[in-house]
Amino acid sequence: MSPPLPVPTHLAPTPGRGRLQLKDVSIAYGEGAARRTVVERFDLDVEPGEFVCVLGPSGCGKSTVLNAVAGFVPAARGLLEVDGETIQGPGADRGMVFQQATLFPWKSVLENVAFGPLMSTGSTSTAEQTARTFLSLVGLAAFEKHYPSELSGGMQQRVGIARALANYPRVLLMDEPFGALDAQTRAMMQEALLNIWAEFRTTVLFITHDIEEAIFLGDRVVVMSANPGRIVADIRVDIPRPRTPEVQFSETFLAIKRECFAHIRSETLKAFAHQQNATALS
Ligand SMILES: Nc1ncnc2c1ncn2[C@@H]1O[C@H](COP(=O)(O)OP(=O)(O)OP(=O)(O)O)[C@@H](O)[C@H]1O
Repeated sequence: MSPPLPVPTHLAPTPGRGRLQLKDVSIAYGEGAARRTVVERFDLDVEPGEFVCVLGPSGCGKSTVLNAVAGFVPAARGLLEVDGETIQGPGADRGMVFQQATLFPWKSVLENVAFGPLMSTGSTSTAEQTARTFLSLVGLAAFEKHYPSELSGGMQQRVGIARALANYPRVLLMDEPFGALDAQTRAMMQEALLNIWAEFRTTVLFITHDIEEAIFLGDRVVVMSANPGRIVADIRVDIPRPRTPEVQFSETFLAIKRECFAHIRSETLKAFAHQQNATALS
């Protein structure tokens, strides 16, 4: 993978922007008797440019929180804000990267990345120039004429990241973006993402099941409980950057891993017990 190019200064994000705040947020699904609160009294404050990873047992509400920040799911109560502005629906200030790269299969790599800028500027040449900058950033400049089906899963995810960044989001939302990749590609992608993030210091909220991934990437690791989803631990990752894969053998990394593991195990056991009780009662 070629090293990413620096972001031209005129494209660099505005320092101090991208503060994400969730205050006393509760989210419920269903209506009437079937209504169920999935996330409750959720408070999170993410500094501009901070990289926060969210861990938690399956079904605890990680994607629900991310989808609420994206504006896809309304909160039943509480406040969600980016830079003090209330989130009222989807917006270009928040970019989203999913587990499966949701690229337009009929468009080339360049057209996929240029799509957002074209919508916002109406200028094909400006949009393509922007797209080329971000394709360089993810090391895929040479593949601009390819179609998604001609790329590997990891390359498709890099295009997805370029596409999200090409809208200059204040906050990048990533829902297990590397979950479908093999271990080697995943490790490469984690390093690539840190390189991209070092250049393009946008705020990142990153959902993962993988404790090591969360610690390797994050400034903070937030651990959620299930039933309902709440924050049970907010752990600062005091490992200097730039980080290389070797940091995973450091004392600090292992200590944080132990702490995360204990929280996740305890929350997963509680979630299993809850599911068994629900099954027994039904
Ligand atoms: N659209 C929906 N309608 C009803 N219930 C939903 C909906 N989306 C999610 N849920 C429920 O909300 C709970 C939280 O789901 P969510 O996908 O947010 O959890 P998660 O922590 O991201 O799970 P996983 O780690 O398995 O992806 C689950 O019990 C799920 O079944």
